[in-house]
Amino acid sequence: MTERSTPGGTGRAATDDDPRLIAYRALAAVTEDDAYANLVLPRLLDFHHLGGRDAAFATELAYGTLRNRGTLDAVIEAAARREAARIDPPVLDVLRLGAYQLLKTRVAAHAAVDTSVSLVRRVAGHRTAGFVNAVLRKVSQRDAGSWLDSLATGDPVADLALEFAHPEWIVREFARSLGGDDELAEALGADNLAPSVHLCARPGLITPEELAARADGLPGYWSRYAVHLTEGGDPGRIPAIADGRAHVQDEGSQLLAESLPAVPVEGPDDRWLDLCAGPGGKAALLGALAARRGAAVTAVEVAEHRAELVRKTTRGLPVDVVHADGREFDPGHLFDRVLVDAPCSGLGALRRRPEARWRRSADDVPDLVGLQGELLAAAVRLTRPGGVIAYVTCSPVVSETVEIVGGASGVDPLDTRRFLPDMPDLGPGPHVQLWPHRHGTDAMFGALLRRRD
Ligand SMILES: C[S@@+](CC[C@H](N)C(=O)[O-])C[C@H]1O[C@@H](n2cnc3c(N)ncnc32)[C@H](O)[C@@H]1O
Repeated sequence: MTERSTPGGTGRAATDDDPRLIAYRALAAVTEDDAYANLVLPRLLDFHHLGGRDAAFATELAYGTLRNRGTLDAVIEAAARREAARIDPPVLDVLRLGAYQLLKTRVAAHAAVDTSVSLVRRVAGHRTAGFVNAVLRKVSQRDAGSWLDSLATGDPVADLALEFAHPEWIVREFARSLGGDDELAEALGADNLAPSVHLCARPGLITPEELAARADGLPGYWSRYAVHLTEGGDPGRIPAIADGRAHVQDEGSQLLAESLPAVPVEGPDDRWLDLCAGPGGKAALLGALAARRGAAVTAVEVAEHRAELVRKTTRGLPVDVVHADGREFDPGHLFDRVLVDAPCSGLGALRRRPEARWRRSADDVPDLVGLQGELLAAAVRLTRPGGVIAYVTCSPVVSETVEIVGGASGVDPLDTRRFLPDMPDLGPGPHVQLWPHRHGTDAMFGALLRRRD
């Protein structure tokens, strides 16, 4: 790590490859261009040839600042006596980065303030330096706990939202899904821990042991195909991923994809369908499992560019990709097994998408719920009597999960817990809800259903 970037280093002018400047650029792309941090930051790091501790520092600053935005803004507003919305976006992003260092890292206070002043001079001009200096000095006068105490309102939801940096509506949705407040702080806290990258060793193509040895990883906890990477880095550079023997996939997604072929069915079992396939992680695992059982997968995706991603991801596997709306898909025959991995709010994967919690709104949910119900109804129509449907979301929101399944007709619920064997704390059944704080997976929901005669 260079002196310039050392957390306790000097506040001299930021150069192009300064980790703080790179973190700032990632924040600005998210704030101004609606970019995704996990796409834009690796590109910036690559472009500036940043690696090792500098890259890790830039990543922690960018992702940590994005995750904690709500809490940082509340502190900045109190220190600046001004609403965040009335501060120029570039200045606000520098303040957020500075406040994050002061409240959430061990960077020395003088270094956090001085480097933020240099940074704002570079990105917003000299006039703003005094304001940033004054606000951050004020922020530095208290630690995080003392700021939380002073901003607490006494309302439990608002105070948890502030402490764990989640919008209040998400705190309420998690509480509803968990059935109370007992584990709420743990569930929210788990969203703020950077998760390891999970890989899926495609069955029949590579074993998890071999993949773990080659990718410098460890076997997963629950899925027989999972490997957890121990180091960060670009999974695309792992040869087994580049040549299609493995792919990146949260262990929870693997478990729910593999639960579908685990259910016994009577009669034919060679036509499988993935009704919402893009970008193709579950289609790839299903395709690898289908290949071993003489079955084939039809993968439907409504967005053309995502259908193309499914084609790439499943190359070499018995997967036929169809660009179509799953609600209208009619191939002229029925399927033995159908997966509906429905488009959803994504609140189950907040730990993997630093800015997502501030982008989503409660108003997004009703439209998603309508679409989810229609896709599940289409799945039921496309399944032969006695066949099996898996309804899956990467969300624990009750209206997107239990209520969608409860509204389906023509199906009987199976005890999904039986098909995720040896996993504890899956909920009261018959469906399963995974949680990062319980299982180390994304908060995936899964329901296995049998099509009635
Ligand atoms: C949660 S993602 C699926 C993830 C995928 N199964 C995987 O494991 O990689 C939902 C997908 O459904 C697609 N989708 C949305 N509406 C659809 C529709 N009406 N018919 C088919 N696909 C749809 C979205 O474009 C998105 O790619």
